[in-house]
Amino acid sequence: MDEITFAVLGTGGIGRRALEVSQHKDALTPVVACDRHGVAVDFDGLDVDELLAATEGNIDNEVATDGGPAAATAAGGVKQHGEQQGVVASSQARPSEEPIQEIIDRGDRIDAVLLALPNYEHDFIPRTADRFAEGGYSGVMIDVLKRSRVIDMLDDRSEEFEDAGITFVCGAGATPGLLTGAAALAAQSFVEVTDVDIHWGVGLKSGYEDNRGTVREDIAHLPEYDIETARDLSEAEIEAIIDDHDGVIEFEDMEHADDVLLERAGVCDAEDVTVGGILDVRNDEKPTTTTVRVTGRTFDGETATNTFQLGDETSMEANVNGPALGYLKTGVRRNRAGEYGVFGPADLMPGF
Ligand SMILES: NC(=O)c1ccc[n+]([C@@H]2O[C@H](COP(=O)([O-])OP(=O)(O)OC[C@H]3O[C@@H](n4cnc5c(N)ncnc54)[C@H](O)[C@@H]3O)[C@@H](O)[C@H]2O)c1
Repeated sequence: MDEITFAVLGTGGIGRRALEVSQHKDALTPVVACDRHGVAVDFDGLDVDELLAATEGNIDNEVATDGGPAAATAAGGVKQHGEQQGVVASSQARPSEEPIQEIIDRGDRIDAVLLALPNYEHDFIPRTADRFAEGGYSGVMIDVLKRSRVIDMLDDRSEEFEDAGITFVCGAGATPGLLTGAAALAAQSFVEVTDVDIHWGVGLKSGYEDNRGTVREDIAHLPEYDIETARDLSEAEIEAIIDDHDGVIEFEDMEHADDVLLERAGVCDAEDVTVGGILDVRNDEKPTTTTVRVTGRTFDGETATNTFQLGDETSMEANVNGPALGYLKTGVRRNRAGEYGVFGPADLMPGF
């Protein structure tokens, strides 16, 4: 495959690791990376080692996103361990008032854009995609968002993306993402899928500092919170919630886009998909093995459950970023073949 230049929007817990994992994939050259405060650009390829070293322990996980009407100003923010904040700590980066616009302006030299942005406003990623389309971008865009309702917002933009020549791959992290794809593959044994059960386990002790953004978004899935109330929590309040749960938070019946992504790929009805999980922020060992169970009926009348499990040693970062970059490459193949519009991880697997 020809070389692929790509940009990372958001050098937080996920975006930094995406840059790192990209070093282990063929034909991927990161050329731009930004956070809310700055941008690093080098079309010969960013020096990822330098950028990671400079931003170590120095991630911007500020709650606000683009300062739009719904942006919050709750406590949180850049963990500043050095003289500079976030990505501008790297010698390759400089401060910017409009980091995303700077990337849009260079879009003709970027094959793919990975959106590792927060989801505190459900329309933030769709609005960012609009800006790329309006700015004349015509490559691949890929996100790792979790919420089901955002997929509809992206689907509403299908025509806009097709006209622009954008191939948008949505929900392509771990779950949704890797596990959605696994469910679509496991479903191929069946002529009717009755039930998909996704149950994840994440142990995040050593990754906790870097993944506060994800933990905050996960808390929004607890029954007593939503995205607005979770957004307004101070760091101290988040610590108190974690203490209340002795570091282990269990989630049931989450609004995870695996459901709509499997339905739109024709695998099963969204209501037949259940997602839950256990997050342990005080141990690296997974509290439970991440498992996907797909139950269905075969053409010759048997009922069975196909099961897919992740190795307990695989970290959340490995399971989000490996698949995200894999789907990014698949998206580029589609884009170069002239296929535009919105694709989910299950659409890029064997179909029905
Ligand atoms: N699908 C999955 O399996 C999965 C797993 C984990 C995380 N996620 C998702 O990944 C996303 C990123 O999580 P994270 O832990 O890296 O968050 P984070 O808070 O650590 O990082 C977010 C980054 O986005 C940047 N950002 C915010 N607003 C911006 C703007 N207007 N312009 C430019 N940059 C901006 C921040 O500066 C920061 O660098 C979240 O939405 C999370 O839900 C998905």
